[in-house]
Amino acid sequence: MNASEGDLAPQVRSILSAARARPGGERRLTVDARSFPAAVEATESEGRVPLIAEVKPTSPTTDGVRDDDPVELAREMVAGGATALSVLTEPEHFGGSTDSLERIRDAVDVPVLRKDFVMNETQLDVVESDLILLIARFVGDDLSNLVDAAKDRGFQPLVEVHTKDELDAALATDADIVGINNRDLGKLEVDLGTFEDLASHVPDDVLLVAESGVKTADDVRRMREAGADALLVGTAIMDGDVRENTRNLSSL
Ligand SMILES: O=P(O)(O)OC[C@@H](O)[C@@H](O)c1c[nH]c2ccccc12
Repeated sequence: MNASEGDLAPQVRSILSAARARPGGERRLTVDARSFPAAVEATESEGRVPLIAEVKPTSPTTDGVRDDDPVELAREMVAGGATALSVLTEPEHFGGSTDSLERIRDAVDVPVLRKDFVMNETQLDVVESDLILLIARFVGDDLSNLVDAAKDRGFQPLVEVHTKDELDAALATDADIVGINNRDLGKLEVDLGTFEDLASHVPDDVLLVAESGVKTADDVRRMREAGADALLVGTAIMDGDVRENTRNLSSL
């Protein structure tokens, strides 16, 4: 454990130690990515809200497990108007798998984000995806190198931040897409004010994603007013009819 990990919730510490132990890929991947900025623009031009809908079978902050076929859930999200999909590949705490991601990416034509706790360069080479999450807090000093390594392979890195310092670190890299996570990964608490506080520091040429805690149409409006180009929504879509939920949150 490094010094800052003492502030993390026990579940998150367990996620990180599992992530560090997970092997990387055996050969360097090259990805022909579906453009996320183009997909966002297309949704905007239809007058809808760009949503990244998350296939999240379970999580440390969710009750129960959703064991429907992930490919079916993904298809329903796209039918409901999702601009992109986020697929958890973390196996031990989120019920995800790289196999689900591959099957989902084959089944849909929207960009797919690989949601995992990538800690080093070879872990980029585990499975192809269009976008890949890099969490500033966990990657630390390697952030800029990992952003470059991801872009060199053809991925579109989405750098996730939660504080002003992390945002500054993200903006100092070549990342074009930044996500502000409303959930504090230390305490696992959600506050939509996080996005509102940080969004104004993000230059216009960066594509800005509001992540976590968005449940209602009002929450969507709040994040859009604060400057969100797109929203990443998991729980509120996974809870109930995913097509209906995606449609409701994206058609404001
Ligand atoms: O279920 P929510 O509150 O809509 O959140 C989705 C997504 O933002 C959340 O799953 C998430 C954001 N960053 C993460 C990092 C790892 C795992 C999960 C996440």
